[in-house]
Amino acid sequence: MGVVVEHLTKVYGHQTVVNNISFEAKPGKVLGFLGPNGAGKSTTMKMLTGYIPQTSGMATVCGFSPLDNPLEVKKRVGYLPENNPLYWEMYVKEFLGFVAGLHHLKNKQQRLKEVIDLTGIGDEQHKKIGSLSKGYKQRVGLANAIMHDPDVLILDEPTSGLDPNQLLEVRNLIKQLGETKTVILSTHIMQEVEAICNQVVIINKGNIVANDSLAYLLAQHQETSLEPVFIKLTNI
Ligand SMILES: Nc1ncnc2c1ncn2[C@@H]1O[C@H](COP(=O)(O)OP(=O)(O)OP(=O)(O)O)[C@@H](O)[C@H]1O
Repeated sequence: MGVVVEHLTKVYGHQTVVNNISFEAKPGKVLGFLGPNGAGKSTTMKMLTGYIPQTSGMATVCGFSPLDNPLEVKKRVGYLPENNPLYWEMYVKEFLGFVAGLHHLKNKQQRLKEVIDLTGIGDEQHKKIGSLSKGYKQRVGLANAIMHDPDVLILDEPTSGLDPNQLLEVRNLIKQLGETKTVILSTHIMQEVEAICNQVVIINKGNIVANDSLAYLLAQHQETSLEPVFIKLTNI
């Protein structure tokens, strides 16, 4: 069922940071959610995951409203927030075991192993989270997000701080997850969008300025890469 956003708006004081946006993210696709700094990406993601309420408009995640049914939404969504807040004093495996416990997983040990393998953190699992490199902290954040095998993944800059090798691995993982799940991914890396996203939504100053397939967007603007399209649409 994916994610449906209709006329979603967030106002802080006198500033409309998300202005009447509508789009749909479908299962089996990765939607790149792009925009300059301060465009409203993280705010939108926080509304979709039920972390903050919208001012008006609505969103549904697998048919449930984050505002009215936050628990149903949290069961179905894996969220990697911006800045990836983690418990730095906990050990990786201990933390992920705690996460598996929160989700009341039946096959906890098996799933723990699967997720550790999938995110490539086997060698780091006995370290304290605070002692990990930035890239490995991102992987732990991703492991946290996918633990309960959610239908929808909302990933706020999941590859920030990764070296080129890790970048490739994490991108491949997201691409693989996107084959069956609904993925909404924010990033400032245009090559990443070209590598893994089918659909592109660009937001600028709270307004949607593009919502198309990557191929259509490039053809429409007669470009072969996304960067000039992004600049054209957001440097206003
Ligand atoms: N709690 C808040 N109170 C007031 N203003 C806020 C709050 N949270 C966000 N904003 C404002 O909303 C706007 C959008 O912020 P948001 O974090 O959603 O942008 P973003 O597109 O994720 O940016 P970036 O790419 O820099 O992460 C900014 O102007 C920000 O200052």
